[in-house]
Amino acid sequence: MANYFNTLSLRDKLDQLGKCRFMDSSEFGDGVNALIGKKIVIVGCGAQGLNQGLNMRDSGLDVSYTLRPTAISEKRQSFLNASENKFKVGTYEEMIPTADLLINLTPDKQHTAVVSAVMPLMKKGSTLSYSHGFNIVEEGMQVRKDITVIMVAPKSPGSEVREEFKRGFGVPTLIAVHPENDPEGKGWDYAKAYAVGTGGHTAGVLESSFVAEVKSDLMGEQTILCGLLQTGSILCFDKMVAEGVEAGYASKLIQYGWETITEALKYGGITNMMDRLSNPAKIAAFNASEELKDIMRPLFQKHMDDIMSGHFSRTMMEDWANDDVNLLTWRAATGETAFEKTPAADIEISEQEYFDNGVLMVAMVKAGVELAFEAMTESGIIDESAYYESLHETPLIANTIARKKLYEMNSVISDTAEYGCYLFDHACKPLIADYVKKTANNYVGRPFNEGSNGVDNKELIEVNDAIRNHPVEEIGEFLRTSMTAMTKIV
Ligand SMILES: NC(=O)C1=CN([C@@H]2O[C@H](COP(=O)(O)OP(=O)(O)OC[C@H]3O[C@@H](n4cnc5c(N)ncnc54)[C@H](OP(=O)(O)O)[C@@H]3O)[C@@H](O)[C@H]2O)C=CC1
Ligand SMILES: CC(=O)[C@](C)(O)C(=O)O
Ligand SMILES: [Mg+2]
Ligand SMILES: [Mg+2]
Repeated sequence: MANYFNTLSLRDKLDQLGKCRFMDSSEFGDGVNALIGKKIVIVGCGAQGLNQGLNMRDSGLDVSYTLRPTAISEKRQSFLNASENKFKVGTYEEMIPTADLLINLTPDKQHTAVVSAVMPLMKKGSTLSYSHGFNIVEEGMQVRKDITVIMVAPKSPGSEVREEFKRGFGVPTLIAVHPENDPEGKGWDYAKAYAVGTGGHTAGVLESSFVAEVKSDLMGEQTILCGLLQTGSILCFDKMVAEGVEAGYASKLIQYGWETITEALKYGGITNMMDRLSNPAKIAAFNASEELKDIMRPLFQKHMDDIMSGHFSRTMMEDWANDDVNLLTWRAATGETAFEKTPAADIEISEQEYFDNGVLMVAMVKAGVELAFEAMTESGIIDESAYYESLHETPLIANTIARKKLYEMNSVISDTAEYGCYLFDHACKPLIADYVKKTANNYVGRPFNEGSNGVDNKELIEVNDAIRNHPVEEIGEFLRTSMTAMTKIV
């Protein structure tokens, strides 16, 4: 097998990268009907598998699970996830021959082995689905030609796929049909019904491609969504403690600060997040984000380039072949950081205090969202896709940090995302460490301005203009108008 993307002509690469159509809510009028009466079997019951299955069952679909024999015999967590939620669970031989839609929600590193094992058991004319394009695009998996291959990819950690659904909302979702595998022309109907089943249609669905999804997903998760939140957590915590802030306070400010700050982002974009600051703090955060963008821009572009060329995938697959030694080493090292090891103090921090005492964190979020959006759109990814992957998903990742810090984030995201997050963190920490250290001690952990709120009018007008006119704000305003079911969580 070879990297599918690299076999394409430049014309086809750009065509596939550019496949991105925001779907109107009227296109989902048929609801889940295309899958009613169909047997849906999910392989794997982990972060995505369990939560997508719960949503789909709640939406009236017939969902069951198939797990590898050891998961069942050893009653591993995946077996407990499925059985404790009263799903039918069985072996491949028991469940797959009658499945109409087989959803592969196993780790990316296992996809070639899993798809090779399940394909012979799949009945003629059945459908195989993924929630990430890696196996098809980066590994070039070939699927039997009578099998329809689709993708329904939530732009969200598995836990929030469920939490947003329970709130009556959903998460933005990319759907695709593999052009090499749609023999009966039913791929899009199945993908749309599946997206409704998970609740994705309430947040926004893009008619996308396997290529557009995988290249944007890898970029978002490595940089703004997971990498920069990890780097920012560690550096801001160390800065505060070094400057005399009580460690428990510092821990709490970060653990819950990202969630609070980015909730403003989710509702009203970078503009609303910045408007939550006093004018002096807004100008300081703007200037800091511009400086951070200048320092980090080459790193964001390198990640985008390495993802586009396949260099990232080759590097990660070398670690797969080496028993994940890097992933496991970096995971252990993250657990040993002072931030991870310092419990959050049992104190009250008001919602506004997270902004007033978190100017540097706000600056990092602004810099990361804008840089990721810019790097993606400069490389052929369409604005809507880049928005979901950079801005809208950041608060969903921040929700995981609020639960159990970086441990929770790195547990809930995919191993692919976790690996990319560490790669970015290792490069970004030394890049911005000095900058963070040199910022004044009121940029994080202390109120930014105790004094007057006076600012220069001309400067404030220029700053507001720059914030509001970034392209991520323009597309965001349009996409958020369709998110009428979005609910407040902070
Ligand atoms: N995590 C996320 O938030 C997101 C993930 N995705 C994509 O969803 C897919 C699933 O990821 P995720 O939910 O994180 O995965 P998890 O690691 O959370 O779960 C993997 C599941 O697969 C099972 N499994 C592992 N190895 C094998 C194997 N060789 N054969 C059969 N089953 C196996 C595991 O059970 P056991 O080990 O007990 O057998 C577990 O149930 C990936 O393609 C990922 O890129 C997409 C969007 C977001
Ligand atoms: C949660 C999500 O969308 C990620 C980060 O892409 C993943 O876990 O792979
Ligand atoms: Mg993702
Ligand atoms: Mg991912």
